[in-house]
Amino acid sequence: MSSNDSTWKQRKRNDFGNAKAQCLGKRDKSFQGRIDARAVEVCGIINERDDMYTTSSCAGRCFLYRGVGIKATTDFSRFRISHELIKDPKRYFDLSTIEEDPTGGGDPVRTIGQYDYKVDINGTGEENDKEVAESNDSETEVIMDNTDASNSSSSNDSVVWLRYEPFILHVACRSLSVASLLMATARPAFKNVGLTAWKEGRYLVAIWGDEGLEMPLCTPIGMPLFPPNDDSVSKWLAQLCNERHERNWSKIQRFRQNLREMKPPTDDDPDEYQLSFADNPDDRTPVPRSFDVIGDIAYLHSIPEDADSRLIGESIMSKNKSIKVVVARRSNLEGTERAPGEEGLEIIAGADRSPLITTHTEYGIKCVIDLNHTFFSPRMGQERLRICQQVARGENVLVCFGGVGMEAFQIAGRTEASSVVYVELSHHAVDCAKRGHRMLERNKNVKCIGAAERLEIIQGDVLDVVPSMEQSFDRILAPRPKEGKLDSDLGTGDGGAQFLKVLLTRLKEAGECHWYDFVADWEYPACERTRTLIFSVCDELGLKMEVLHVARVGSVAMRQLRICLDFKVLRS
Ligand SMILES: C[S@@+](CC[C@H](N)C(=O)[O-])C[C@H]1O[C@@H](n2cnc3c(N)ncnc32)[C@H](O)[C@@H]1O
Repeated sequence: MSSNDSTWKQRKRNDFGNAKAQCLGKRDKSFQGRIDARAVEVCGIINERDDMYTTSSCAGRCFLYRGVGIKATTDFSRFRISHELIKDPKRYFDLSTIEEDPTGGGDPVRTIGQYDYKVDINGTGEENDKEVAESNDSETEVIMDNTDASNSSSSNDSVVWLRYEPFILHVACRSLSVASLLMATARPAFKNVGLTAWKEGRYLVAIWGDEGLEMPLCTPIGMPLFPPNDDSVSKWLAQLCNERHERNWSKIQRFRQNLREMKPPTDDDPDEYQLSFADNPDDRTPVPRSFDVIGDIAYLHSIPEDADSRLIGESIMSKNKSIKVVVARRSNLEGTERAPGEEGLEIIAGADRSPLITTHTEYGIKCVIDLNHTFFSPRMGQERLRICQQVARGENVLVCFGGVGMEAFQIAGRTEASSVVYVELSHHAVDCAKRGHRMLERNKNVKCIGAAERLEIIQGDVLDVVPSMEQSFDRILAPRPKEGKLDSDLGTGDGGAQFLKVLLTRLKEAGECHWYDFVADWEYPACERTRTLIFSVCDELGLKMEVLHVARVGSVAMRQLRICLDFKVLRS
């Protein structure tokens, strides 16, 4: 392969990667503001791969509606959207209470656009401003799918319809062969699979279920088509929806299994310690195949002992004009802080900066990093986006082991969470987080207003701080450190069970937890050890747990992975 060919292929890969990051980083404009819980795993498996990304998804839902039934038209009002089984048919199908009971036992109704710059929540034609957002209460205000029922002008205004929409997924693929592979993987579960759009370097695959249902429940003058007080009718209608839910979910499960067996993702963590040589054959300066770029610092995780480190550093700087310092790690990440320590980094080229502090930008959001004393990995950027995609409107989120704060900043700046609480033990990390918090306040790139106001920074030990909190959370992030007596990977601790016990007492009913753990590559994706740990802690606390997804987040050493197990907790 000529060097021109390889440059062209690399450029195509970068274009696709940039389009993927841009797409996954967009604010979620759906009703829930998040990926449906039952689609999380399918989307997670796809988005872990370098050659695909999901552009939209719905796990399947039923709802009642009035109007033309076409989304994105003003003449369409939806009520009682339910992604789960209908448990109280009498309440759900009582058409006389549609206005005063818009959920009818379905999904909670969310306030749309409360923290969004782009949505005109007042109908004034002006974008939101801070005062508007602050005067709105996410618990009380109800905006149905961003449409106003009173604007409806159709002659069929009063007809209430019942609709079941099955699973639907759109996936962008890097090449035609990747698209074909995905379609072949989906077909055993879903018959409706096709290529809907394509251009060089981007092929859009659509996969949709066939469990549809659409029926009127009353006449144009509002007269019910079924006896309104007949329980057997509402039970029968619920059964129609629930059967579709069950069939649809089992197809998703089958698809998920097939996806797991699809060819594994290309390793995004190449062996960066192998050195290659510069493009110019006369220039024999070795340059690492990959290194991290954190702010304006190039960070080499190690360097061969016999290599000329100054030459390597200068070579990196000569090819990357934005890099001002090159550092090489000379020690392992150790201690509670998972940082190299005062002596652990050697500056091998560039300015003799001390302290080694830099500002890093990830999808427009900034954080401050003290490289000697804090843990930060730019490779976790996509994982942070993955978490943001799961945060629904109005959630209260707890970010434990917050480090320099990037997860907390991304959630506050990119989602419509009502509150984000960050907890971190190390004062070095908290100092960085406080500086990042001030930057968030001034940052014009953040997608959602009031990001800094919705974020609270707390310094302290999770084991002390969390039990003393009165608040409960819809979502808890626990990127726990891999070190010390709490870590069973060292054969001495409890794998973080103490942390988990404390955190789960603060999780609301049906709340979700993102639990980070360390596994050998052969343990993934089953991760039985991690599941057993979570299951036993839940059992001890009298909780039921449901695994939503196991994500491979990165590698910490040869054949050792960092994973995130997303699970849901049920109290009853
Ligand atoms: C692996 S780092 C993760 C940092 C950050 N979440 C990230 O991914 O960039 C773990 C962090 O947990 C903090 N930590 C360790 N033990 C803690 C505890 N008991 N309470 C609060 N924070 C703790 C460490 O200081 C460190 O910043």
